[in-house]
Amino acid sequence: MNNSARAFTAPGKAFLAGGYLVLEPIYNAYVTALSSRMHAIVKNNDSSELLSSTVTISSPQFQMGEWKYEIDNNDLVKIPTEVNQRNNPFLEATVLTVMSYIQPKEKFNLEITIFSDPGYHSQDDTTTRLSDNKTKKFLYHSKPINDVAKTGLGSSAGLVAVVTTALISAFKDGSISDLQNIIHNCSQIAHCYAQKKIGSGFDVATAVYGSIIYRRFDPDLINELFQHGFFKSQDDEELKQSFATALTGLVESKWEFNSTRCTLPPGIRLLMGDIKGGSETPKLVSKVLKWKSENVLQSSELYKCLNQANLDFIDALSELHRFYVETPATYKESLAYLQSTNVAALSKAEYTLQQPDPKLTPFVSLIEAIKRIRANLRDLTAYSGAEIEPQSQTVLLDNCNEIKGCLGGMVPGAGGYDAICLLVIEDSIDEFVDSTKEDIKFENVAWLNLHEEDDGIVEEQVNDYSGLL
Ligand SMILES: Nc1ncnc2c1ncn2[C@@H]1O[C@H](COP(=O)(O)OP(=O)(O)OP(=O)(O)O)[C@@H](O)[C@H]1O
Ligand SMILES: C[C@@](O)(CCOP(=O)(O)O)CC(=O)O
Repeated sequence: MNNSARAFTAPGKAFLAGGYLVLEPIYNAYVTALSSRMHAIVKNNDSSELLSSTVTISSPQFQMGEWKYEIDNNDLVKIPTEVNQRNNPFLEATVLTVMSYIQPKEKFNLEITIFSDPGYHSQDDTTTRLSDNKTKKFLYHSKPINDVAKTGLGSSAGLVAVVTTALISAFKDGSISDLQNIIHNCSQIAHCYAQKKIGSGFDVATAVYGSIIYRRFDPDLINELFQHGFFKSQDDEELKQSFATALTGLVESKWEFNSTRCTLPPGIRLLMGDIKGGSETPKLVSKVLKWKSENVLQSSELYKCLNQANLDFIDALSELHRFYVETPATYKESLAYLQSTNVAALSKAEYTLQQPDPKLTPFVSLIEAIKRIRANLRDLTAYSGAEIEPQSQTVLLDNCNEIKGCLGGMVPGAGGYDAICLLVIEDSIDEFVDSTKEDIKFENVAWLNLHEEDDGIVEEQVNDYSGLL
């Protein structure tokens, strides 16, 4: 076992394009990794006094945030016992999956401390603590984790990914990049098990790999593992063995999926707004899937148009990268022009009438792609009855377009009343936020203090957490 303490972080996500379509393994989605990250510090303590192996996970920002799992080294595919009967399905599934995979033979005593950056949860009723060297700042809540409102950045995916990394690093040598695929596969399995369903996995993949163009893995990979009686086979040695073999095979195999790294073009910033109110993703998804199965022709036509708009969005972003690399000075001139206009508010006809400079064309392609994504999501809303871009969000996004420097925005992920994501010229961000502050049109939005940080899991300096552990 590895004895020195280590620290890791995994990012939250903003799902900009590809919601719903990404549930099928034929569509690409675009997901941005965020500066809000989930942290885990792992220590391997002396185990000589313990009767059985233990993983103690504490989350000191939340009341009752400690889970202590006892593990039977002779029966590792068994659900671990939480000694105080506290339930955290995501931690339990992670400990179970990693232990079943690693199968450690010797007794151990691991201690993991989790911290989450301020962006993940509501900041009401919190106190702030800084690490000794002031590099880490966390908010401490007065309630247990389940009673604190989330902002929708994928806290469970970040948690599973970073705790998987902490556990695997305690038993296996190698850098993050050596272990990344194993970490990804274990995290997807654990997250599906905890959620009791197999989603597209975009949030887990982003937590592991960072900002990505994502096409999902075949859900049958995990379905087949679950059919092995997933972890239920305590009394049957043969079943346990076949499960362990299937799990190892799956964790160590190369899954077919797309996780091509990407990043927003220079000078363009992501701005995310948390909206008062909220929506339940599973309800929205089931409405869309029901409508889709009952309206095969209409839905395939709409999916085709929405997919084309998503692909145009992805292409426009890579075209902007090319533009910057080939002619950085002209690119910066265009950014400066866009900073002083509200091109996103103009229709294509109005825009063409104004005959602007052709050097703006790649930016206009991006603006137009965002508009078409939104138009298709509004059609999906109308046809399926799932409130994906509801009227109040349409009004809000249109109002954002009226402000100089905004290139457009969308409802992220499953949409609904949870959040909005905007792409804004970087140098306009402060002015943009200021101009919304006293304006009643934006009274329901709280701008989140975050930006894109395109890295997935990274190793951090343990010293940066001293004073907090
Ligand atoms: N800091 C944390 N400490 C301990 N457990 C956590 C922490 N953050 C998240 N969790 C676990 O994850 C659960 C929340 O997961 P859930 O999937 O409901 O939200 P989410 O991943 O933030 O959702 P969304 O995809 O909408 O952002 C919590 O109930 C808790 O079990
Ligand atoms: C609707 C869906 O495509 C995206 C959900 O995104 P979010 O949880 O709203 O960020 C579901 C999924 O991909 O698992």
